[in-house]
Amino acid sequence: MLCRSLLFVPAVNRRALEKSDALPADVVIYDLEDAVAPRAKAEAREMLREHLAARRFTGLRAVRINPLDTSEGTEDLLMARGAGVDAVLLPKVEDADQLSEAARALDEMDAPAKLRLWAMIETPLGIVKAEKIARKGVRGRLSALVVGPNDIQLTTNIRPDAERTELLPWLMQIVLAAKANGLFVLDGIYSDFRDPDGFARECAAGRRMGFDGKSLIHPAQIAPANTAFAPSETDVLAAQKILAAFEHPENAERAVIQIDGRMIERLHLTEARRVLAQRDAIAARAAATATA
Ligand SMILES: CC(C)(COP(=O)(O)OP(=O)(O)OC[C@H]1O[C@@H](n2cnc3c(N)ncnc32)[C@H](O)[C@@H]1OP(=O)(O)O)[C@@H](O)C(=O)NCCC(=O)NCCSC(=O)C[C@H](O)C(=O)O
Ligand SMILES: [Mg+2]
Repeated sequence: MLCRSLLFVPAVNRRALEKSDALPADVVIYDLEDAVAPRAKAEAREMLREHLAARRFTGLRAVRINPLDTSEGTEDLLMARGAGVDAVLLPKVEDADQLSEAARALDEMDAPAKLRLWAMIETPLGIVKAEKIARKGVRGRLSALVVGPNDIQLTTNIRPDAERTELLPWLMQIVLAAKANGLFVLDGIYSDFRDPDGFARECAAGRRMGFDGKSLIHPAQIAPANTAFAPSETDVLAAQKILAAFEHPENAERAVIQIDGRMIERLHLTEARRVLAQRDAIAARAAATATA
């Protein structure tokens, strides 16, 4: 799954909905939760239903629904299932039972198996239980964890510095919970959308921490996130070298070789194949955006 950039689009904002169709984000998350005022929930859902029916966006489509223990949440889930989106993002997940309940509801709606659940981890309890949520959720439809820094800040009163120093242990706990269970893990938003340097620094840090991509709030954040979470030219060249080296007959039986003075094991071959597959997926995404 290509998920370098996940753009939140308020479902109640017609202009943003229309604009999002041609944007080069890998994923659009249509938001029915925090970006929509309580009195506008039904209107937003109807606007989104209509918008999704046209199927113009060529990347992955996700809908962030309201919590399932509200009547809005159930209506949102029904709409998302009917619209044939790729994923439903559940907000403020604090317990694996919330995922079982959502998966059961989707099964009862005869939703296809490819409709995945993504879970936002954005409260103290969600962070503490992230591994359990991931482990149990993966038995159902769960395929990604998404960090929610604004709610983390609200619910913990943490005041992280620009490098997110104080948040790092919690972020790494979420990354580890996802990795231990084969899930994608997606970094949170950067609210200061007119600060490209700070955003680029946070993307680079997210990449180093093992995140697969970053949640975004503004179109200007898409290109830098796509670059930060893609393999660099150097990564691609190194991957090609590793592939070529292990294909050489003299290395056919070798578990360990050296390239340019560096020890390379067969596990690096797996990583090299992953890099080249990601490069190909990125090229396909760019072609789809260009012809949209
Ligand atoms: C933050 C914004 C309100 C800023 O909007 P605006 O003032 O309109 O910005 P610009 O004038 O710079 O916009 C330029 C054009 O781009 C379009 N635009 C802006 N944002 C988006 C978007 N997200 N998707 C699609 N298009 C967008 C504008 O319409 C302008 O278009 P044009 O008229 O053609 O020039 C706004 O960016 C925004 O609403 N962002 C999303 C906010 C959101 O969804 N928030 C909820 C999700 S994040 C969250 O919940 C956090 C998490 O849960 C946590 O706990 O951390
Ligand atoms: Mg939130």
